This record gives sequence, C-alpha cells and structure tokens, in this order.
Amino acid sequence: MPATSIPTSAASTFDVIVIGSGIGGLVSATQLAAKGAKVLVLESYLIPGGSAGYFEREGYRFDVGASMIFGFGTQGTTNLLTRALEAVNVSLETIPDSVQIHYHLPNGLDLKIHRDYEKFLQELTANFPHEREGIRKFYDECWKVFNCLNAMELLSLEEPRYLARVFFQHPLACLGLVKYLPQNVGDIARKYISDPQLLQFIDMDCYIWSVVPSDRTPMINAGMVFSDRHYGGINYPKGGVGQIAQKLVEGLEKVGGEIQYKARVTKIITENNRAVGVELADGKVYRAKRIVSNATRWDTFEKLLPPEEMPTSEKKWQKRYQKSPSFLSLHMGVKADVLPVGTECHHILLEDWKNMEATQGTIFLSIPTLLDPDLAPAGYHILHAFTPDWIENWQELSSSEYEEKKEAAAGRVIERLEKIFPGLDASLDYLEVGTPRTHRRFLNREDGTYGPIPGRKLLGLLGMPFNRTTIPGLYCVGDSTFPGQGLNAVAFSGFACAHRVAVDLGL
Ligand SMILES: NC(=O)c1ccc[n+]([C@@H]2O[C@H](COP(=O)([O-])OP(=O)(O)OC[C@H]3O[C@@H](n4cnc5c(N)ncnc54)[C@H](O)[C@@H]3O)[C@@H](O)[C@H]2O)c1
Ligand SMILES: CC(C)=CCC/C(C)=C/C=C/C(C)=C/C=C/C(C)=C/C=C/C=C(C)/C=C/C=C(C)/C=C/C=C(\C)CCC=C(C)C
Repeated sequence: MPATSIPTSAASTFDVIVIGSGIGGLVSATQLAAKGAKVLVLESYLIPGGSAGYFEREGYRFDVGASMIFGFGTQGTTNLLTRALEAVNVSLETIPDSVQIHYHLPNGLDLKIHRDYEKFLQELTANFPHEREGIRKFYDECWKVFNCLNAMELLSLEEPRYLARVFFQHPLACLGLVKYLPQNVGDIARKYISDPQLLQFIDMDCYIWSVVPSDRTPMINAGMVFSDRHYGGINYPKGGVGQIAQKLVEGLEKVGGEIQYKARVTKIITENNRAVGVELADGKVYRAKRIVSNATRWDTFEKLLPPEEMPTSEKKWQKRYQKSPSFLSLHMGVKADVLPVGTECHHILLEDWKNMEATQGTIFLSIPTLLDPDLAPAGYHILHAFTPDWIENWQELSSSEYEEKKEAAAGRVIERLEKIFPGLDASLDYLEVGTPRTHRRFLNREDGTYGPIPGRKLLGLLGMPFNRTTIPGLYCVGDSTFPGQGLNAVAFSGFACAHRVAVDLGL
C-alpha cells in the first residue's frame, strides 16, 4: 500500500482514534480511556449514538432505531450496558418492561413474551399443548448457553492469556460455549419440536433481531436473547435510547477522553501497510498508535481504505456474509386515546407466514412512551413502526417520486396497523418517514444496512471476525464484528476490542 506522508505540524497524536460514536465505538473508547489511554472519538453526525441516537420534533423525542434494549440487567456478567456505564462512573435510570413483545401472527396466533419465564412458557404451551415437553426442552437449552456466558468475565477471545484464565476458572462453561459456537438455533429447535407452525414462530422469534430465520441464527446469540429477556429483562432508559450514548460520552470526557462531532473521517492513513492515522473531510489529520473503526466493514474496507487493496480475508468475509436489508421507518405522534388500556410497548405484526422475510413483510412497532411518557407531549404517544426494505427500491427517483413513494408506503403500514389500533390514521398528530436512503445518509451505513447476515447457512458464530484486522494497527468494532447486531452485542464487541487494543498498547 502506498505510504501517505502526513505533515507532522498538522497532526495531533493519540493512543487510540475511534471512528464513529455508535455504542460499539463508545464502549471501546470509554474502556480504553478508563485504562488511561489518550482517546479521540471522531463522529460525523451532530450527536453520538449512531443507530442508537435520537431526534426531536414538535415536542416528541424519537429513537432512531429499535427501542427494545437488552443489557441493562443488574446481576451476572452479561449486563454489558450497565457495566460499560459503571466503568466510567455514570449510570442511567431504566424502566423495566414486563413484556418483551406482543406477537400478532398469521392464523390468529396472538401471544406475548412475558418477562417471567414460566408465564411465557405457559402462554406458548397453551397455543401448542402437544409440544409442551419440546418447548421447555428447547428454551431450557438456550438457558444453558446463557448460563455459560453469564458465569464469566466477557472480554477479547483474541487474547490467549484471558482465554487460558477463563478456561482455568470456568472449564465447563468454556467447553459449553465451544460446543455451541458452531451451531444454529434452527437445528436445536428441530431436535425437540416438530409442529410446523411452532417452528415458524421460532423463526420469527429469531428474525425480529437477527433478520434471518432460525437455521441461520447463531445459537450463542439466541441463548443470550431468549434467556436474558427473562433474566436481566428488557429495560428502557429514562429519557430515551439516546441517553445511553449521551451518558457514555459524559463518562468518556470524565476520564479524559475526547469526542469531536461533524468530524467525518474520509480516509484511514497507512504507512508501510500499517494504520497510523485518519484524515477528515475538512483535511485535518490525526495520528494514533491504534485506529478503531466503528463504521461497518463495507464502509471501512471500501470507502476509508482503497477498495482495490482490500485484504483477501475481507473478500472472503463478504462472500460469507451479506448486507441485511435496511428499514422503512414511520415515526408517528398519535393521540393517546387510540391505544387501548393494557397495550404493550413492542409489537410484531405479520398476516401471512410466506411474507416473513419479504420487503415490507413483518412490521415492528415500538411505543416507548408507554414506559417513558415524557418523550411526547401530554396526551400523545410515540409509535415507531419499521419494516425491512432495500436501498434498491428507493434509488433513481425524482424528489417528487420519492415523496409520493414514501407516502404510499407509509399509508400501507398505517392501514395494516389499524387492525391492532383502529382509528390510528385519524389520531395522527405527527408523521415522519425514513427510508433506506435516510439510514444510509444519517447513520453512514452502506446501503443503510442493519448489519451483516449470513449469505447461506454457516457454522453458527464461527465465521464472524473478531476485532483485529489484517492491517496492523487497525481494528473494527460494532455489528460487523463478533457477535453481530444488537446493542448488548456491540457492547460486547466494544469490551473485547478495548481489551485487545489495551493489551497491544501494553496498558
Ligand atoms: N434494541 C437494540 O438492541 C438496538 C437499538 C439501536 C441500535 N441497535 C444496534 O446497534 C448496532 C449498531 O451499533 P454500532 O456500534 O455497530 O454502530 P452504529 O452504526 O450505530 O454507529 C456508527 C457511528 O459511526 C459514525 N460513522 C460512520 N462512519 C463514519 C466516518 N467515516 N467518520 C465519522 N463517523 C462515522 C456514524 O455516524 C455512527 O454514529 C446495530 O446492530 C443496531 O441493531 C440496537
Ligand atoms: C478457552 C476455550 C477453550 C474456549 C473459550 C470459549 C469462550 C470463552 C467463548 C465465549 C464466547 C462469548 C463470550 C460470546 C459472547 C456472545 C455475546 C455477548 C452475544 C450477545 C448477543 C446479543 C444479541 C444477539 C442481542 C441482540 C439484540 C437485538 C438485535 C435486538 C434488536 C431488537 C430489535 C430489532 C427490536 C425488535 C423490535 C420490536 C419488536 C418492535
């Protein structure tokens, strides 16, 4: 790779530069700053958080992405968001949700995932009484994975001394994880369950967070999600999801780290094939001993580095994993009386199983104001509906065609939601529609993707890369690293990345 010379006078030097302030980037930055590293975070947008950011309109505070948050438990080791905040002496008030999801599925299958595990099993079993034993065996096996994870300190799997230590401290838990790392949920579910509709339900229970059915969803991740929803539970941060990033930044600055906004990195600078600095859109240059990219792997290796020099390992990864769809999002403000008493915060709507993975098939709906009413004016609620969609469907349109297409698509989503909330359309006070183009523009994510998904059935999590890259000095963090999408998942990647970088820096 050709060396780029950096005028030393224009360059400031740090131990670590983190490109992007998504939760993966911020956890990594705070961990490193807390260990004494001189850290600079460069964020292209005006506020931190990335897909866990927020925006305000007419008295409403909307979460940019999903409002269903894992990782805020109080016990064990898997409550990584709680731990990340604690590490920099900050905390957040959270509001527990007693139901993870209310499913509205084909053939009248209507059920809730209760925080209470036994209550959830009872409700599922009431719908599939002939599968009573299989249901318990399957979900109990997910607990085995979770219990292994929840027994040990979660750090970098690329650090041999840590691996030796956890193996010595928790040999059975480690061997349990080694067993599950190459497995997918679907294969385990099929060991115990044969009812096709119940298997479809388990596909959906995976799809809503992994964006793929159970046979392509890693068992380790399902063990986390299917158990932690009952153990640590789903807890909403008071003030909105955006508070998580705001607090992490507060903590980062408290321990001496620095963040700059409107600082778009356009280039990772290499010298003798080693990452040594970054260049911003305004021409500024910063140097650091280590560079951590919280941009997606596609953005990192195709835009921030010369695509023609992409390492072979990345090319191979791109063959195994593809970009998931992005979303069409409707951010709505509605009159409160449209929601019947007892409405849950999160809903999934699908009318026909064959559309589960289709474009604008499954509808995800969050109503965070049921947990934190202060996010909307008195007497109103926020409804955030989103449904998978692809960038290709929204390109090459004139601005009037784009607006018309958004309006028509939003109309269809609202019409479908009327089945759960009759009168929704008439109760609308505010509506803003985002498309894959919006996600690409504001989140800086190639094609607005939600993250990587296996292009075909893979061996569980074994194919997901850790944080080091083949370019010395360059690391990746966030959802295109092990273990993938989800705030608690990218928080893990942040801990792991910081651990590996800290060891490499001798901290
Ligand atoms: N309920 C939930 O679990 C929930 C809610 C919201 C988000 N999420 C998850 O969060 C994950 C994403 O987290 P993440 O840590 O991978 O990152 P992210 O994509 O959310 O954030 C990356 C940040 O990097 C910035 N950035 C990108 N390129 C840049 C550049 N060249 N220069 C400067 N800044 C740049 C972006 O502006 C963004 O703020 C997703 O998997 C998503 O599902 C989950
Ligand atoms: C030593 C030896 C021998 C060995 C070793 C072994 C080991 C130790 C291993 C280990 C492993 C590990 C650590 C792993 C880890 C993992 C993890 C952490 C994972 C995690 C995961 C998580 C997840 C996946 C999460 C997710 C979530 C999500 C995505 C969410 C989302 C949501 C949404 C979208 C929403 C929906 C909505 C509605 C419904 C509305």
